[in-house]
Amino acid sequence: MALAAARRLLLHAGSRLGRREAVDGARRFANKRVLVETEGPAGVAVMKLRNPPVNSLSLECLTEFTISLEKLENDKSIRGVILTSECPGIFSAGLDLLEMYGRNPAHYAEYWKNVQELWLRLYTSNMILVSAINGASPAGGCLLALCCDYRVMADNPKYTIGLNESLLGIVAPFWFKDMYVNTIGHREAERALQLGTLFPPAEALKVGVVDELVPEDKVHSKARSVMAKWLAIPDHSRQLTKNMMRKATADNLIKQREADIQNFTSFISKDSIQKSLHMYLEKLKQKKG
Ligand SMILES: CC/C=C\C=C\CC(=O)SCCNC(=O)CCNC(=O)[C@H](O)C(C)(C)COP(=O)(O)OP(=O)(O)OC[C@H]1O[C@@H](n2cnc3c(N)ncnc32)[C@H](O)[C@@H]1OP(=O)(O)O
Repeated sequence: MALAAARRLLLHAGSRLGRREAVDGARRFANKRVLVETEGPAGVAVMKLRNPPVNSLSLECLTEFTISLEKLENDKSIRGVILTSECPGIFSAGLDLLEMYGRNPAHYAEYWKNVQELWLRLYTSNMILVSAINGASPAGGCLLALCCDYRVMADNPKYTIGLNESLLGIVAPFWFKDMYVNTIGHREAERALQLGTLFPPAEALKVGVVDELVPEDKVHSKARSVMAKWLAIPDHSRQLTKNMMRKATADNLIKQREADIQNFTSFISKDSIQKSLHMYLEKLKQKKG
């Protein structure tokens, strides 16, 4: 409840709580974890995640992300968004494990509602979304990219992308799975989901998780040129086509949002699942030492 009120406040107060500048026709607004830069004439915004160290999607980050998207949707001069990261070498580490570990059921429910909200907004956006994947993109990071209409990835074998939930001992929800199937087909999705495959760029391209690979320093320029191509299509026909392709998948979640929240909450609260997450977090720590 408190979060919803804060969200309304942020959305409407905009320039009071966020920062807004106008320089040479370029505008920007920034929350703490999401920076949005727009270039007036082109109608394109660049949205940069900046939640160091790994752009994990904490509740605050999800909320700011959703608000920023909502603002852009409401700005009729914006037709396309390039989604990228300001954290070196990381696109997004996905959902924040600390939001799903050691908390109470009310927190899990609130968190999941916000994950759903962001996904629905991104997946059903009328804007053209292009992701410039400039780093690692596991699980929820891959989810963000999959919501986009086109994915450009840096051709750096250190970066991997995929829905790796099963490696954490958790199960990707049906709507993650649906979007994966829509993108790479049933057989590839079935295998990749069970194995929790994190694809290096060349393999990601081969199975269709991403659309194009470019040298790391070309990711942004390529995303811009892809965007220019998509902008040449009339909005109304492109939007209706996108809606036709995605509506059934989005509706599948919309009609069972509450049940999905309850499923998530009871699943993630299980001792065995909390134990798996604990072990995974420990493994991440040990990797350092
Ligand atoms: C019922 C089903 C529901 C859930 C669905 C969930 C979908 C998800 O998105 S779950 C999250 C899955 N994400 C991952 O598996 C990624 C885990 N992270 C990594 O693999 C790596 O951190 C990396 C992204 C490849 C980056 O590696 P590196 O640059 O070497 O950084 P690290 O030293 O590993 O990490 C720095 C710091 O961040 C913490 N961290 C990493 N990922 C997350 C995360 N997703 N959530 C929260 N925190 C994360 C990591 O533990 C480190 O913390 P320290 O305190 O500094 O040790």
